[in-house]
Amino acid sequence: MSSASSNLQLWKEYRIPLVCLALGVATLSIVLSNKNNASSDDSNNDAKDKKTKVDKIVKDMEQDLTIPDLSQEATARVVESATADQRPLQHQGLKKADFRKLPKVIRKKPKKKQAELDAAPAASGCCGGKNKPEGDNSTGCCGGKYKSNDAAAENAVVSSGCACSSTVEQIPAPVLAKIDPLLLPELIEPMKIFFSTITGTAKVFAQQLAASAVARGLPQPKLIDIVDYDTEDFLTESSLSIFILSTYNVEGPNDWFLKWLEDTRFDWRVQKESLSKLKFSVFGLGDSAYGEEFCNGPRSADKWLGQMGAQRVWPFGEGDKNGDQGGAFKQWNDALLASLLDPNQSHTHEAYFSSDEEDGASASEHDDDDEVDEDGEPVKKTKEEKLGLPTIDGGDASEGEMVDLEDMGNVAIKIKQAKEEKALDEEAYANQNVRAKRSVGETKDGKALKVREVREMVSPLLYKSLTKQGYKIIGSHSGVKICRWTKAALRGRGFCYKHSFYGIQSHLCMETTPSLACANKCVFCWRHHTNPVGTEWRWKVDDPEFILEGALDNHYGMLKQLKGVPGVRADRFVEAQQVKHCALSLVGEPIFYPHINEFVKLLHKKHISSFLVTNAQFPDAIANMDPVTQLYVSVDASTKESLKKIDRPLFRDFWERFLDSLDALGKKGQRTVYRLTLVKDFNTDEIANYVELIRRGQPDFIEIKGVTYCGYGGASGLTMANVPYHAEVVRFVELIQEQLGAGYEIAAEHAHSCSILVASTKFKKGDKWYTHIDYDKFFELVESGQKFTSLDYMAETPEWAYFGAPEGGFDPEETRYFRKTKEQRKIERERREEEEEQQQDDEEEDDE
Ligand SMILES: Cc1cc2nc3c(=O)[nH]c(=O)nc-3n(C[C@H](O)[C@H](O)[C@H](O)COP(=O)(O)O)c2cc1C
Ligand code: SF4
Repeated sequence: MSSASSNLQLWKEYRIPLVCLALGVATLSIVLSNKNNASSDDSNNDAKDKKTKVDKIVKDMEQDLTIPDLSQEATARVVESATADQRPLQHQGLKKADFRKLPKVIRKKPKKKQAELDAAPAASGCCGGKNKPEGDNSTGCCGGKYKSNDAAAENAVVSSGCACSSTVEQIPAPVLAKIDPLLLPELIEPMKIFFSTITGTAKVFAQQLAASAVARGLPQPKLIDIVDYDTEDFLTESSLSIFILSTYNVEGPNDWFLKWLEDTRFDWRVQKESLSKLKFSVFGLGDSAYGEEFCNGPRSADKWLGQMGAQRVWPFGEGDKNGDQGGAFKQWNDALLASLLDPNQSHTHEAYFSSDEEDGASASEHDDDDEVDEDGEPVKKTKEEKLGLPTIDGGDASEGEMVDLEDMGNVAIKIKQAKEEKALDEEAYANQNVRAKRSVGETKDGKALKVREVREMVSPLLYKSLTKQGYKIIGSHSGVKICRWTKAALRGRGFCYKHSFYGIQSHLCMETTPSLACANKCVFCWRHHTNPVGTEWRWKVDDPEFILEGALDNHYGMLKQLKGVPGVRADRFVEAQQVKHCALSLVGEPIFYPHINEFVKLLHKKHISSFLVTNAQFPDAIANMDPVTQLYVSVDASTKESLKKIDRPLFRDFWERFLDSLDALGKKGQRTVYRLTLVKDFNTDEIANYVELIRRGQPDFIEIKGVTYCGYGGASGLTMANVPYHAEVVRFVELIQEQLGAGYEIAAEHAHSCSILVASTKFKKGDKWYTHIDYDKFFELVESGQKFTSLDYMAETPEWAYFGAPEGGFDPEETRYFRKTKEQRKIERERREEEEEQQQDDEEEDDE
């Protein structure tokens, strides 16, 4: 770049402060010379002149319809609701601090020429037609041209609206009686609440903010999903805009908005202060389990908005999914509204009143400043202060902010420094995508991460939520729950699919997990996302013996409560007092628990079989796992994209981890199972990819079941429409089997729970299937310490469990119980009522 053009560029960028600087110097010299020559008469005259000047400015201001780009009606309401003493008549005589307390609408200087103002339709300051001189027969509003100098008369007219002509729109009476007239003019217009969400929380928060704004007398805010808003419109957006944004490290609804903000901030074609009209505040929703990535998107949005000149009306707030997110939001919501409605709240005024017109500063970011004042509060610097330039205060030159001519020599140097900083900033932006990955344990600048305090996994809030859902919490990270099939089995009403496939009787089975946390947020997770998540264990670790004892105690305790339930069979109840199987699949990721091998060993010692389900994100843990009775991996999708969509994993390299887990499973030489949960429209296509994954891990069995609907609601976006019919599951399984060819066949089914078992033909001898387990043999093998395989402890499958058998996998020894329909319940109720009436009639007859 030539030096002439770089000078021109410098001039373009800093012409405003420089011009202001020059004006300041000129004003200063006038003030000084006046001071020297003044006589007492002169000072009286000066005072009069000043009063007249002030009156004129105030009138001009009142007529200025451009302030602050409000609708005509809203401007009128602000002026109307301001009382005479709230109008800063002594504008120029006020101290800077006092001046800043005034509402912007009143203190701002007129921008338009008088002629333009005259032409503008009057919304305030109208003479009401009273002052029109003879000869002016115009019927339109005079636009305040003939307004009286008598403030009282003027106010009377102003408050009644324009009366010049019937053609002029009548201004409705103020409806915002509750609102202090000093409040932000923006609040008179509806605020906009932008939200971004996947699982619905941000939207609920946005609705809450809207409701509390209305409850405080503000106009109904507009709720806008960020994906529906044209980001370019932010460049002209002037309404108070509140952003409630959730954080996603996967493709999410914020992506476009954040990209636009970031790009715009560094786009040299866009003015640096391009969002100066926007007044905003951001609340971020995230989950602290994401460590450094906690709320990073919303935080960046807050920063970039500020850096582009938008004015922050309330500081950034954040709500942690892993803590009291709702409580944090409520606190922020209340404080925001209280601050907006209270003109004495310093923060609001700081952000709101530091208008670029009066003191050369905008409320844009000063994020590099860490200076603090005597009270320890961060000092916000203006652009000029940052550059070490003298500031120009349009309101008050007596605050000691004199222009030091020597500083002018530093201007060029400071500007150069600023340019260099900007260049570095831009370079960092350009390089961000090619930046080397940080190694674990380092911050962005390569510094060692602070050692985190070891916390308990189950926070009090989570404890409350889980216990409400029927879990018993053991220690600080484990849980146990009685499943519905255990209850059904106690009443002789059938067993779960594990009975048909592997010979487990549900009343002998305990469902537990030593880790309530996992590294996914699956759409079908029945914990409704109250679970803690993490990619590494960062919680306190409980002892395996303590967990097992706690799980058994709680399990037996819950069984005890079922003793009196009608239909519970005494024999089953007694049998249930000795747990024989443990399903390590309740919730979370059992393999995540650092002492999982010891835990399983303890189970086997008690002759309790182990069915461990992992979600295929910890391949090393799979490789290191000692033999369990049956090792499962959940295969929730067959492509990277659909796995991301359905499991919503925390790990960025989730797909590699997934494939590595399947490989690790293939090498185990144990009894292994793939578990496929079909969610219609999510993972039911791509059959060929499933086949490929099966070939990769060579599992002994593939369990395929339709997702169970358990009221996912807004949290996952799943509805009953995503639950496949049994026939659809069958069709899917047939297609898989067809493509797999020899080596696998459909072995068994449990139609009741829409589950089908595809088994390796290793488990078929002649016509007979051997998918069941010889449990005693299994414990024998474990105790022998010898290597063994899944074929060493297989047992024959009963024919009623075969695929296509008329029993559909329901043990014929059990009583099939069909839930009563509404209609059946109605008939029964009516019959009972009839019987009661009949009985009453009989008794009455007896009495007679
Ligand atoms: C797939 C997925 C990825 C997430 N990524 C992050 C993240 O990177 N940082 C973070 O703080 N929170 C993250 N979260 C947590 C969400 O931001 C948090 O649960 C939030 O409350 C969700 O809000 P919503 O219900 O409005 O979508 C993630 C959640 C999911 C399901
Ligand atoms: S892996 Fe299991 S516990 Fe974890 S989110 Fe998925 S379904 Fe829920």
